[in-house]
Amino acid sequence: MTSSAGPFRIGLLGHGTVGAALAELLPQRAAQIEHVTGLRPEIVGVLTRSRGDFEQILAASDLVVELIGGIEPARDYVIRAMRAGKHVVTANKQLLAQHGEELWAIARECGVQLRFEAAVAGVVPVIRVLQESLAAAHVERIHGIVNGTSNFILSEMARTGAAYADVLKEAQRLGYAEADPSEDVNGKDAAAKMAILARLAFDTPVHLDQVVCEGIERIGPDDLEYARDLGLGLKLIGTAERVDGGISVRVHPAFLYARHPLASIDGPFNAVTVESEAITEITMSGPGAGGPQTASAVLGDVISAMIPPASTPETSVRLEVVADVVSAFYLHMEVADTPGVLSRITGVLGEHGISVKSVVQKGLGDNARLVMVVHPVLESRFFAAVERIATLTELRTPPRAIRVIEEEFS
Ligand SMILES: NC(=O)C1=CN([C@@H]2O[C@H](COP(=O)(O)OP(=O)(O)OC[C@H]3O[C@@H](n4cnc5c(N)ncnc54)[C@H](OP(=O)(O)O)[C@@H]3O)[C@@H](O)[C@H]2O)C=CC1
Ligand SMILES: N[C@@H](CC=O)C(=O)O
Repeated sequence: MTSSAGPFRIGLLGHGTVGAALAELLPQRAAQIEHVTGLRPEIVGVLTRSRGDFEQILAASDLVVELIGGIEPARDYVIRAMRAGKHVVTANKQLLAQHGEELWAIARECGVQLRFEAAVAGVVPVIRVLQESLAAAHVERIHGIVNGTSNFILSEMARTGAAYADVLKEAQRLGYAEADPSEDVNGKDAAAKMAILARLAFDTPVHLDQVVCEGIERIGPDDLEYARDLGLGLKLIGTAERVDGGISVRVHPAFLYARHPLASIDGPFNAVTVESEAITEITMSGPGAGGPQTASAVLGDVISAMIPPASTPETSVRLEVVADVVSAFYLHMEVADTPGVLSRITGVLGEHGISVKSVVQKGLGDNARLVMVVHPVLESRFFAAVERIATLTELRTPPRAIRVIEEEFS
């Protein structure tokens, strides 16, 4: 859609870490959103403890975004907004884990949308994936790192040896922690998120009180040292799974083997692994906390609420689709075990401006192979070199090339 049908009015409840970030982000994206939806979103009123009037904001809004947190008055405002026929977007996991059934029933009754992508795992789109993409997957188990603050604390303590209290303060400064940070470290925030995930995955009501929960407060430097010595990661893990015809939902610290998909998730990042027989396993990860990141997920929900029921892709810019990119490669060659083979091959690579990062000879005689990794190079240039290498008489079979992704993560 490209023609404008007027403003889409948003009432913003809460102007803290996430609310203020949303108020900053929305004007930056308004033109693009208008292009897609035909409506220009604008914030028509902001409510905090010291400013704004809820009734006035409600009357002026098409949609209400709740970013106050906690149960009351957030619950009351969300209910009043839905009863007034307004869509609601919220990032409030405690509200949903404790009053979700009541709120979803009211949303259904009033024919409005209640969206909550940012309530679980920040910007990781796990809610949408469970509700839409995996709706038919019959999920068996979900494992997740769903609290950014505790993950930040554990990984910073392990990385720098910093004291627990200092890292927690830093997490608060960076806007990761809840207004009451004890919820981050005692597991209650993660428990609320796992209750929501379990509710969606298993299609059954799950209340926060039903989640078995242990936090990270008792983890000490010794535990982290032990994990490091054994090459294990120590994480606060949430699990929701089918067990004996029922379900179990729990949050507790756990050691993970280095190859576990959640072991490498560090800092304020979250990750969720969903397992089912149909899909085997998928893992989604990304920033789980922080104002701008969470605001981005909230805005995604706002846009979804503006486009009922689904959008089709529309062109807003025309970018060139590039075929030739720079990549690093692994190159496997079965070669004759004779003097000068290596220099002939590196000679061809050199002529094409390709630099070798590592080279290993494997096997001898009829089994001799050269395995190389080359530094990133324009793919067309690399393939031209490979074509040339394939013609060398020393090659017993055509060379095999595989791209190497060697991005470094901090
Ligand atoms: N921070 C994060 O990284 C993430 C947060 N969330 C969730 O988003 C929500 C907001 O979090 P966050 O922005 O960090 O919270 P903050 O504590 O930073 O901000 C809360 C805002 O709500 C306002 N507020 C509090 N009580 C009332 C009240 N009684 N009436 C009106 N306004 C009130 C505050 O007003 P005042 O300015 O006057 O204090 C403040 O503007 C929470 O549900 C949180 O769990 C979800 C994902 C990530
Ligand atoms: N305090 C929460 C914020 C996002 O939900 C966290 O650290 O994960």
